[in-house]
Amino acid sequence: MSKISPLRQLANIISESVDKIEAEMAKANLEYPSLDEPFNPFSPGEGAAMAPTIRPSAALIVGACAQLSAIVNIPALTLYDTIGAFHVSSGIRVAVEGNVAEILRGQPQGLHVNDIAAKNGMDGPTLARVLRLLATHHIFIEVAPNVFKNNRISSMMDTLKSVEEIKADPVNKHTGTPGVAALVEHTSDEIMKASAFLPEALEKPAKGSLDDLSTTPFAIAFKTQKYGFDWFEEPGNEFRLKRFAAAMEGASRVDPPNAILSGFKWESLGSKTVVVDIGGGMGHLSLKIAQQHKDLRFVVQDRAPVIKEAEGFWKTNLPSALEDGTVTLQVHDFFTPQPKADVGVFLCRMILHDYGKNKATTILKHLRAAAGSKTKLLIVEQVVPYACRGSSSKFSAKLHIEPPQPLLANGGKASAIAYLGDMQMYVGLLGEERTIGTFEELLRSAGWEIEDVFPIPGSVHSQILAVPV
Ligand SMILES: C[S@@+](CC[C@H](N)C(=O)[O-])C[C@H]1O[C@@H](n2cnc3c(N)ncnc32)[C@H](O)[C@@H]1O
Repeated sequence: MSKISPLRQLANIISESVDKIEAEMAKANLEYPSLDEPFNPFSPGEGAAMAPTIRPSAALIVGACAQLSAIVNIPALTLYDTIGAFHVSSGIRVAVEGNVAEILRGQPQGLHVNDIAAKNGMDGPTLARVLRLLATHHIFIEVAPNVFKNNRISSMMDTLKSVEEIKADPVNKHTGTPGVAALVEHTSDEIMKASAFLPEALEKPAKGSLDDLSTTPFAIAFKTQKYGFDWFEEPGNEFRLKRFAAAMEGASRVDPPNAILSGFKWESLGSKTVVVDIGGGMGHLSLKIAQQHKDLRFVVQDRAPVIKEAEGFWKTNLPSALEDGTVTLQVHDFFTPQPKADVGVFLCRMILHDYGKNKATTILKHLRAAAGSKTKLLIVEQVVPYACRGSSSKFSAKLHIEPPQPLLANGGKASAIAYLGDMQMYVGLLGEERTIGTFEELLRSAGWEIEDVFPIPGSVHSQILAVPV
């Protein structure tokens, strides 16, 4: 029997996955959403496209198509196409800052670029070239020469405000919006500029500390020693501060609403067990758990300004919790020793990825010092898969289902967002989205060991349950 070529294997993966998707959509009497129409979050087709019965097949198609292209394309073209992708990123920033998605909203026939330019003040002929570059990447459609319309992807950049509203209050362009446009703008502005200095940062690593923020690509690009809110709070950065806040809020909504209730069995904890929510923000996770598991007790720790806001949050959402001691709001810096003893669970969601190894170890050591022999540590973070098969971690198989050969072990392009996110954390903060191997090492160095892991369906985050050693 002749061997099946990788080309044919990948083509078969695509073909079989399309069959599965079409069968699922047919069962629901729906069609897969069209790329040519604006995104409508309320359409039954979009709902069905997000179903767990569809997403794995869709991921196989994304990975297989990219791998097939990499095989058949001329290698130099693939290389140039990839290196030139920064023009696409800049083009996206042009479109989002020029409010093009908003201008094209409700224009199913499209608009001539001169009409778009008349509304956003940009140079029409150059804007046409930028939009054509994006249309070639399936972002906007050129329906006739120099006439463009929104499609399923470009419409995601719509803030849902009118252009007049945005122009009347440009500093608040992203305030109260879904946050996608804010995240796209922030990434194509601060993060893209910072990323241009990734090689310089790697070539000149900090002498004393791995966590010296003055050596980040961001610090080099913006000639600053500050990052995060310190930099965003500088005079002149008012718009960027608000945009960053809107982007972070949008990004924090990526998890399914009850994700924290899946995985770890909160019901396994005894009555009145104390859960300490490290850097818990307002305490939205603790609130979710408290509403479901009424006999647990919570301490939400964060910085002073956040804890002040948190009081209002709890008064609105579960006022009795403050009165009956279900929740305590506590100002605490997680780089200092833990004040709380007798803790059942330290909950640590989206904290460690903000920091490199040294700072993350410091946080974990403070938790370890306060832990009793029965204390558990529940980390909720993205766990990025290796791009190869054969991980030595016993938890890999539970976390990541390997796709069929000849796809990469991580699904290739279908999981690229995890590695882009990792770089995003690095260029600004020297932070890291970690592999299971890096988590094992980090935890061990701070006196913890992983007991179990829980991938959460529909979430980019997984839960890592660790115990003291
Ligand atoms: C990415 S948010 C995560 C919030 C929450 N855990 C969640 O999953 O939604 C990081 C949180 O850490 C808090 N934070 C930052 N530095 C801190 C510090 N040194 N001590 C305590 N909290 C801190 C921030 O105020 C913010 O609420």
